[in-house]
Amino acid sequence: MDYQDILYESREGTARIVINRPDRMNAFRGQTCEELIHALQRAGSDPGIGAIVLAGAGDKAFCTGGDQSAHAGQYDGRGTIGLPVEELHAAIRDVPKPVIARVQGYAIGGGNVLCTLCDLTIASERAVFGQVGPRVGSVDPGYGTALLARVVGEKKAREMWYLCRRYSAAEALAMGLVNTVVAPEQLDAEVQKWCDEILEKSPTALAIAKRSFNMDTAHIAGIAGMGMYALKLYYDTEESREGVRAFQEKRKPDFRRGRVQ
Ligand SMILES: CC(C)(COP(=O)(O)OP(=O)(O)OC[C@H]1O[C@@H](n2cnc3c(N)ncnc32)[C@H](O)[C@@H]1OP(=O)(O)O)[C@@H](O)C(=O)NCCC(=O)NCCSC(=O)c1cc(O)c2ccccc2c1O
Repeated sequence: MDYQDILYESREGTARIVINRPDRMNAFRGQTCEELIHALQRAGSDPGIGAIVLAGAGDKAFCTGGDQSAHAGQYDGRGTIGLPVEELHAAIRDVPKPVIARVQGYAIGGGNVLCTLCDLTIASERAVFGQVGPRVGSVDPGYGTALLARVVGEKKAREMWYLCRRYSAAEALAMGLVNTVVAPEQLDAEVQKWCDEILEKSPTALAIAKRSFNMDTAHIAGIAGMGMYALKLYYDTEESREGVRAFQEKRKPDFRRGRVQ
């Protein structure tokens, strides 16, 4: 597959997968999801690869979720809601090798969900995390909510989704959303250090450990599968469309206009 939206590099046992849409703050469209799925599976089946790094190009963002400019009631792509996000999430979970999120700048919306799904997250002091769905007419009814609660606890996960605030790297570390925080100029060296330590370990033991962690939350795939159909119906409503329009028009959404309950 020729990649348009991502970069793929493998060196000394580590695969680096970079979302390469810095002009869109590394937001993903259908094509981006397809390429990420392909790259994750490629790294997963390469016996020379023992660790996978997921990153975003440039210094502004790791990833800001679904590309709102490719979303008018339905994202582009072949998934239930357009984007094949369920398959992308499954690819991160199923690849039998640790996936490390390397986060500089914004990890917002679906970008924060990708971090949540990655086995480990290493952040720059300048990283900013948060969920934005209920502000832009969306929600991740699966790993983005249910797994997040496992990672940061129920109260914090609900706060993140209900209030849509932004959180600093220090706050993310305190709530267990990231593993470590380093100065921006040390980010790559720190990620490399973690990869090197992983590469010294037994690949089979790591694969079994990853499966074992995953099994405990495997039911969330079922929640997501059902939830995507509800989300598809929601995307067709004026309430959801108002969120997308407001983001595109850079104004506050008015979700309550015309509501009867
Ligand atoms: C990221 C921000 C917090 C940055 O805010 P800031 O004020 O610094 O900058 P701007 O807002 O002016 O943005 C600069 C520039 O970037 C464009 N941009 C940013 N994010 C996106 C995006 N996602 N898509 C398209 N474009 C984006 C922005 O329009 C500006 O462009 P200009 O040309 O005007 O300069 C802030 O931008 C922000 O909060 N972004 C929110 C992005 C967003 O709404 N993301 C989608 C959320 S929904 C989602 O991601 C999602 C993910 C999933 O995994 C799902 C899974 C299952 C179901 C549903 C899912 C889902 O909905």
